Amino acid sequence: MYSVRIKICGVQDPFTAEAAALAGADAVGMVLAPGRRQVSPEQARAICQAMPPLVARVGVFVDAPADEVRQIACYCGFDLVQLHGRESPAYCRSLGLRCLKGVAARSRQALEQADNYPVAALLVDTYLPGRVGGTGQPFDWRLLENLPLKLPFILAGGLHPGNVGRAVALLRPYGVDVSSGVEVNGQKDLQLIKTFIKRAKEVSYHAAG
Ligand SMILES: O=C(O)c1ccccc1N[C@@H]1O[C@H](COP(=O)(O)O)[C@@H](O)[C@H]1O
Repeated sequence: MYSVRIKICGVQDPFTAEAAALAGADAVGMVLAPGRRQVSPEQARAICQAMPPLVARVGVFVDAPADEVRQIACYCGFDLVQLHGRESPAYCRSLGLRCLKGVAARSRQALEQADNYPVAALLVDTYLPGRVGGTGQPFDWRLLENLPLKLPFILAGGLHPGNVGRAVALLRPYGVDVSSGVEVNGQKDLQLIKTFIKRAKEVSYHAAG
């Protein structure tokens, strides 16, 4: 029975995290890497503590030292870490944590190579030179069409309530992940979050047959 999993990322406060979880999100992501959505470990810990059970708490890192990732993940209580930089398979293996690996959708070959990572899932995001993530720009989803990946993949990059249904219907991804597409003026919007979740789940239900 196919049911798409939904991650809301770039959350910066406990209220939004709890509201997203109660709206049906399967995971909530917090960005520990430098950027406009960055939260401190203390803020991420407070967000994790505010979340209801059975919703995955994900810390997003970009090329951070392994010891730092381990220490922050333990302090915050992350269920998963998302590695969105140039982290190697050996780095992921050395962490001893459950990982999602961010992968830039540059080519089918790049995605096939990423399929060998020792991680729980790939998070396939838009490739924009000089940017690491959170771009709000979609990529050509045909890159993923009929691509025989062993790892589950989570579709990211420029998703929003108006296109997530088409993406789920086309690719039937293990999950979808959104940051910019549920924001208004750079702030998370609860109505957009609810609509995003509703649209994704609706199409997923019908795609399940
Ligand atoms: O969201 C960010 O600011 C961010 C910063 C550094 C690494 C990853 C980041 N976000 C990830 O990118 C995807 C796609 O973002 P968007 O929906 O296109 O805005 C997001 O879901 C995060 O996993």
